[in-house]
Amino acid sequence: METEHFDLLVIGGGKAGKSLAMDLAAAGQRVAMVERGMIGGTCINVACIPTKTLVNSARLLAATRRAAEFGIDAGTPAVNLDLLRARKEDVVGTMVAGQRKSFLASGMDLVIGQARFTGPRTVEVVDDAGTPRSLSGTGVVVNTGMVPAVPDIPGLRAAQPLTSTSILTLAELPASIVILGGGYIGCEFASMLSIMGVAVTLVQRGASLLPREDTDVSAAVTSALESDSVSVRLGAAAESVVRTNGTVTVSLADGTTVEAAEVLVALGRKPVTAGLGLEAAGVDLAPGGLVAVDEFLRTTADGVWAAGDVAGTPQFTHASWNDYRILKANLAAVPGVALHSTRDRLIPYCVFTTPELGRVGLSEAQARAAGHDVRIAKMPVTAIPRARTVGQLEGMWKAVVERGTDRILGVSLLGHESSEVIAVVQMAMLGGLPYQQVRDAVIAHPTMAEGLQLLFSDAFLEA
Ligand SMILES: Cc1cc2nc3c(=O)[nH]c(=O)nc-3n(C[C@H](O)[C@H](O)[C@H](O)COP(=O)(O)OP(=O)(O)OC[C@H]3O[C@@H](n4cnc5c(N)ncnc54)[C@H](O)[C@@H]3O)c2cc1C
Ligand SMILES: NC(=O)c1ccc[n+]([C@@H]2O[C@H](COP(=O)([O-])OP(=O)(O)OC[C@H]3O[C@@H](n4cnc5c(N)ncnc54)[C@H](O)[C@@H]3O)[C@@H](O)[C@H]2O)c1
Repeated sequence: METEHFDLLVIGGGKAGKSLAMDLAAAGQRVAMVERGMIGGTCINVACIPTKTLVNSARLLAATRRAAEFGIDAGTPAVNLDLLRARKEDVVGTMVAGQRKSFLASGMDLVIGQARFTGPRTVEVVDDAGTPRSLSGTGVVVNTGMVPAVPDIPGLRAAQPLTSTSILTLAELPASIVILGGGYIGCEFASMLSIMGVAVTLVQRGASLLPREDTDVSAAVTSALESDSVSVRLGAAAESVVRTNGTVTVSLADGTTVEAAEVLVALGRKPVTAGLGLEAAGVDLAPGGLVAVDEFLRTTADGVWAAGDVAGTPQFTHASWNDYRILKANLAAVPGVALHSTRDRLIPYCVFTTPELGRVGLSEAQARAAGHDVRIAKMPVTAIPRARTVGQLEGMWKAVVERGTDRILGVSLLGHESSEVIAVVQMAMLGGLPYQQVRDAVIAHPTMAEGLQLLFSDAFLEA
């Protein structure tokens, strides 16, 4: 079989890889992208887009339940799972179709199949027409992502747990579910399923949900979930799982058990590197099966780069997209010009529970651990006029300011529309604005962002 050579060969069409492939192909380079089936990658098919579409429906349901409170007679709302799934599939399907069109319009060679390295910068793939192909690239980018991990907890695999992927195609909502893992996926599914009427038990090994957050922020997330009837079990590692006669029983480290109709495993994700033949390409792995990269996204093999989840980039679509920008600059770099680095990126994130958590920068614990002298601002969402008009009073906002420089080091916003407001703070941080400039800016009333003036005021910022 003759090897076809390309300027750029992308393995896995994730956020970084597909963006780079489209750009360089449209610019006239010879580009091939091998994707094993999910046109558009994880985010569009089985992650951010379908889950946030479902979160939106859950919120609509919650709002409709409260309609009378807002002077609206809306009857008795209920979930219609067929319509819910159809809408989600329509949103996903439209985006996938748009992506396929853009891929082809860019002029790239889109190869549908599973790639495996056979040598330096060379892969083999059997495409969807059954034709074996050998492809090589002057530059190669590995962007194969991650898939749900199902750890070796006794009985877990045999109990056929749902994952964040398989739960998206359920034929009916279970009456009850136990969710293993109180991270992003666990909290988001607990929130939306509980609102949809499923009895949810959320089991978390550590002492708090979302363990990267400050304990007061995690506690506020916990109480928001509990107010939506989620039973939160903290300090309760799942030790074994048994499914009998339609009931799943999970035994916890504290000696208790939880029973439910289904179990969802949300215990992290594992990189897609096994079976990729990386050893044949001279690409070393890092701990946990990630592709080892330096700050410029170079792997250990000359001309081979990696990006996104599989390269250990924080697991967010926007972080992978930033990898694409770095790769684009670095692939075009000429000798003597500094490469773009992943160091010191300010990567915000949002957890789409209801209410949602918007996060940027350092938490209080991270700031103190890094040796910053800090002032803390904390405020209940009830202080914000907009929260009153929309009747969304749950949550709290917290900011970390550096004493002396007045720099905003980080913000955690739990509350209505926090995923939007967080970008406002991010811009202030990127612009190096001291907190007083945010406090004293004229911000439109009544908006949630206006709450920033209050948060940074003497009423809420400690002296
Ligand atoms: C349930 C869930 C919800 C999430 N919600 C959010 C959110 O709201 N916001 C957010 O920012 N992030 C969210 N994330 C994280 C986000 O989805 C990921 O960080 C992001 O999709 C990673 O993109 P990537 O570029 O690493 O590659 P991916 O998009 O994972 O793409 C990798 C691609 O490689 C392909 N592939 C793998 N192996 C091969 C091979 N051998 N040959 C060919 N192709 C191959 C795969 O089919 C896949 O399409 C969520 C994740 C999950 C699971
Ligand atoms: N909104 C978003 O941006 C979003 C949404 C979903 C997922 N994601 C990405 O997906 C990644 C994976 O999410 P995830 O929630 O699967 O993983 P995670 O690592 O965030 O959470 C897993 C949790 O499971 C707990 N755990 C581990 N073993 C346990 C056991 N035996 N019993 C009980 N609890 C146990 C851990 O303490 C941890 O808190 C995240 O890192 C995130 O970056 C992002």
